[in-house]
Amino acid sequence: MKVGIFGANGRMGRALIEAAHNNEDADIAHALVRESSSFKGIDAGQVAGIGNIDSALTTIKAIDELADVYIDFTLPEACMNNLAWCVENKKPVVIGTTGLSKEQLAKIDEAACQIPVVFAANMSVGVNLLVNLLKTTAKVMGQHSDIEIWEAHHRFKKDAPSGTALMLGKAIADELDRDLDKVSVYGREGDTGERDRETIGFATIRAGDIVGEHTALFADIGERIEITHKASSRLTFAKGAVRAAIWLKDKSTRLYDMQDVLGLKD
Ligand SMILES: NC(=O)C1=CN([C@@H]2O[C@H](COP(=O)(O)OP(=O)(O)OC[C@H]3O[C@@H](n4cnc5c(N)ncnc54)[C@H](OP(=O)(O)O)[C@@H]3O)[C@@H](O)[C@H]2O)C=CC1
Ligand SMILES: O=C(O)C1=N[C@H](C(=O)O)C[C@H](O)C1
Repeated sequence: MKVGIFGANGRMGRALIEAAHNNEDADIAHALVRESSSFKGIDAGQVAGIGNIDSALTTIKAIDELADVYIDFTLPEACMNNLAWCVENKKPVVIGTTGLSKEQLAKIDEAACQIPVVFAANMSVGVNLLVNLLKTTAKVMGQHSDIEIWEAHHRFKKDAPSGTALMLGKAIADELDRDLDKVSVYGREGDTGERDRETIGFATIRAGDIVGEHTALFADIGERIEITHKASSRLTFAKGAVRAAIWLKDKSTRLYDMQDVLGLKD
């Protein structure tokens, strides 16, 4: 499977180069940077810190033969442009970009009527297993507990709460027949009053080089459960994304998520 990587000079872009290069079922067709990028022409392996791999960072305008599947871990504006390009060229795409608005999420839904798309705020096996554990916990304890989700990421992260935290919150809210838009509380300050049992609270930490940590708390009177996932390397997300790209190559047009890729759906 020939893969094209958007945003190849980014933190995730570099991890994707390494993950794709080390996966025997994937070949890097092109690692893409923006037209004005000073990284243009540099070997992708050098940028990823894995030594020369004979594939210079290039731009969308400079490529002739297209890849089988594309992967996008960029920022919302670039992600939308890349998605439109994939639709125009009828190419499947794996999207890991977070911080998308409701309108941008709707564009992904629209695109998935024309090309196969995997979209997931977290491509790690552990977090996708966590979703299932949280659904079970919500079923058993959710109606009686106070539910809070907190997440910690590196100082460079631009969106909050993380896409993963929102995804976990949505999974819990769906299980409890609650509308996340109505029950979410993003941070508290001042005279907040007593906690409303129906709410799902979110708290965000941004510090140093934390790769990504998420905890969901279900607290009743007398006991509580805390379930935590900690990522210690971006390679875990990148390997998941490459796995998703290989899986997506021959799939039919539709929107998939990482639970589909990993076969974790009931
Ligand atoms: N789903 C998952 O499992 C994971 C998702 N993420 C998400 O992936 C995204 C990227 O994260 P990260 O790699 O840390 O971010 P970086 O800031 O390191 O990388 C962003 C990349 O996007 C490119 N880019 C940004 N804006 C534009 C634009 N307007 N046009 C063209 N290229 C652009 C940047 O290029 P340039 O340098 O030229 O600006 C860079 O290559 C985030 O949304 C993050 O939350 C991260 C980890 C895991
Ligand atoms: O920006 C990051 O780094 C990460 N972003 C994703 C998110 O917003 O959930 C996934 C991961 O935790 C790392």
